[in-house]
Amino acid sequence: MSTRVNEGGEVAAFRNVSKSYGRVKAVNGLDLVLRPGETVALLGPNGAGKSSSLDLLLGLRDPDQGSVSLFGGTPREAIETGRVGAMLQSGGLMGDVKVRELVKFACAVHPRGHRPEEVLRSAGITEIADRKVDKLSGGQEQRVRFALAVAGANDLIVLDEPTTGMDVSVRRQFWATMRAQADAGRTVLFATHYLEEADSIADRVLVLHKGRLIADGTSAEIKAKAGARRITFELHNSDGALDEAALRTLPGTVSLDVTGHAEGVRTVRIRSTDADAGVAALYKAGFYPHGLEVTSLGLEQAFLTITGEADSDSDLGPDSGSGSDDSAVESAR
Ligand SMILES: Nc1ncnc2c1ncn2[C@@H]1O[C@H](COP(=O)(O)OP(=O)(O)OP(=O)(O)O)[C@@H](O)[C@H]1O
Repeated sequence: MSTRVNEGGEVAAFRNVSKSYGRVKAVNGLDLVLRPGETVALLGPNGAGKSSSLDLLLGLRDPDQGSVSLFGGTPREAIETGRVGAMLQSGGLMGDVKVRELVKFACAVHPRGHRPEEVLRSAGITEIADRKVDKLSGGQEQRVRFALAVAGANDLIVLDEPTTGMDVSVRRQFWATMRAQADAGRTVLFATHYLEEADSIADRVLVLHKGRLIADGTSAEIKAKAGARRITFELHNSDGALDEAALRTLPGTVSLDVTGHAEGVRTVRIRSTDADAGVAALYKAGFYPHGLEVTSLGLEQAFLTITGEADSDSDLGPDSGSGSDDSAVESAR
């Protein structure tokens, strides 16, 4: 069977997709295209719409507005032809069967099924193959779910919080297997709350917030967007008024935090999207920083920053937030 991706090179496309449950808008105007071979992490706070988006992608729910396509056709067609494997949070596994029987069945019904022994091995569950499914630990059950998702030669693998309940070594093994799937040209889309997984595994990170896509880029791009460098230094002998406005207008400044005043020493922390230009301008503006350090912030901090900003934007109403960056400026008084 052909594994051709449709002509536009699109694995999946959301076009202006919205989905509500009663008054809750779970997905709000989502536009998104996934391309072949990408490993994509879907991040977002609880209730951001991650699972709902995956359900729409897999055709488990229909959008109220817009359209979802997989490989240029409907989700149902893609699933029937075995192009998609999924590991979801919901849905129990059959309990009274052995792991091996379940995996054999999944391989047999998949239009491009792999050999069961191979699937057991790649999911790291050969040792528990003769156990009954209802006797497994949470982490072992997750690995069985994963095995079912990769029982055949899929072109897209969709995983909803796949490593929940896995211990550190199993998690590492899981991602190594996933990496091999991506290296074989498969597109992998996974929702996670573990930001370090997104940072180290994904080559593209999507951030959902209240059903909207608020960031889409590499982990490095998202960190840069959020101001992922911290410039820290002390200003000595600054008993008088400090020109905070001058610090705030340094190029790249996203937020400013000034603490301490004892014996004329203040500690200044600046979050910046361009630390090089910020530091150069600091000297040019006549400041004499002591103990200057530039450090990188992680994806977690970037995530908290952009979702926090999106929160304050929506609190202020739809027309607010673009001109003033006061909401992002933390200044200790
Ligand atoms: N079947 C449903 N009926 C009613 N509301 C729902 C239903 N499913 C989801 N929601 C609501 O839609 C919103 C989005 O939920 P969703 O599960 O997609 O978020 P999520 O990002 O996956 O969250 P989490 O990280 O907590 O798993 C939430 O407000 C949730 O309460």
